[in-house]
Amino acid sequence: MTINNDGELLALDCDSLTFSWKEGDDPVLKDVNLSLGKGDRCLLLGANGAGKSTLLRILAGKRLTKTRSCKILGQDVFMNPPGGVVYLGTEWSTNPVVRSDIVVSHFLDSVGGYRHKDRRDKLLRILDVDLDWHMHQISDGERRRVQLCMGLMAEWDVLLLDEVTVDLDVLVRADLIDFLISESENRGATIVYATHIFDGLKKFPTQICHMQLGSTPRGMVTWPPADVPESEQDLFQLALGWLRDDRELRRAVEKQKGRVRGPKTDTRDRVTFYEKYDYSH
Ligand SMILES: Nc1ncnc2c1ncn2[C@@H]1O[C@H](COP(=O)(O)OP(=O)(O)OP(=O)(O)O)[C@@H](O)[C@H]1O
Repeated sequence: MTINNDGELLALDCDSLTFSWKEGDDPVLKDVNLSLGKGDRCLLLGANGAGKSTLLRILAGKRLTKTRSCKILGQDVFMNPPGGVVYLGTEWSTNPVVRSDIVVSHFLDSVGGYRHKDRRDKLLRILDVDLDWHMHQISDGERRRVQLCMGLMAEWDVLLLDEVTVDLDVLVRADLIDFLISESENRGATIVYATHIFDGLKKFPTQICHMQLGSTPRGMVTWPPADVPESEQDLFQLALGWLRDDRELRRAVEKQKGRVRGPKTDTRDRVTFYEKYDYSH
């Protein structure tokens, strides 16, 4: 059983998770630790390729890992997945079904909207969704709002969000963030949210988890920080600082493996690879 110091069941407990895409490959996740109580809201912060989506998909039970080290509400996320877990990722909007000629009201009913009428109606207002829209005739941001309405209308215990607010306009995004905060404060729901956009998020996190090259060196960082005055609490600057360090570290690691990003250069005479081997004819 995964419990916290007060003897309460953890909402999410990921203990030394290690994962490689292929047997024998370097792990993309290494000793990842993430532990959240009920009502926590975690911002998952890291550079492109740091492993955020991979971690969220594992937590959602979508990918099998060798070690059984991820539990949600005390249950193994893959072998014995708990109910009440919602994962919303960007891949949904590329599914041909959600781009077909289907009316939003029928679509939401087909995924059980009629069973959650009050919450569905509240979300329709927050996300500013028109039930008469046709899914093949709406914008990417409008389709995203339908996805969020669909995913959030049943009461969930743990929500895993992978950058699904990037195409929302700022007003809808702000209203959605307020809704998520109220869900965690009023119902004790737990949220993990991976994003690169920190505008309007200052009041969202209660914890920050920094993913650095597939690991979590800082563990869970409490937010807001008790030792920093409110006027200086700046998520964007915090992320910039961490990501600059991450880039240096990544460059050093890749250099050791003989890999360098950017244009290929011949280090002896500094002539670029493409200049030296002219492939234009
Ligand atoms: N299907 C795959 N096969 C092999 N490697 C993959 C696959 N998908 C992702 N990777 C690698 O796994 C690592 C982590 O990718 P992941 O998508 O989890 O990063 P991320 O932190 O979500 O990045 P971003 O911020 O760009 O969304 C990257 O190095 C990526 O190249």
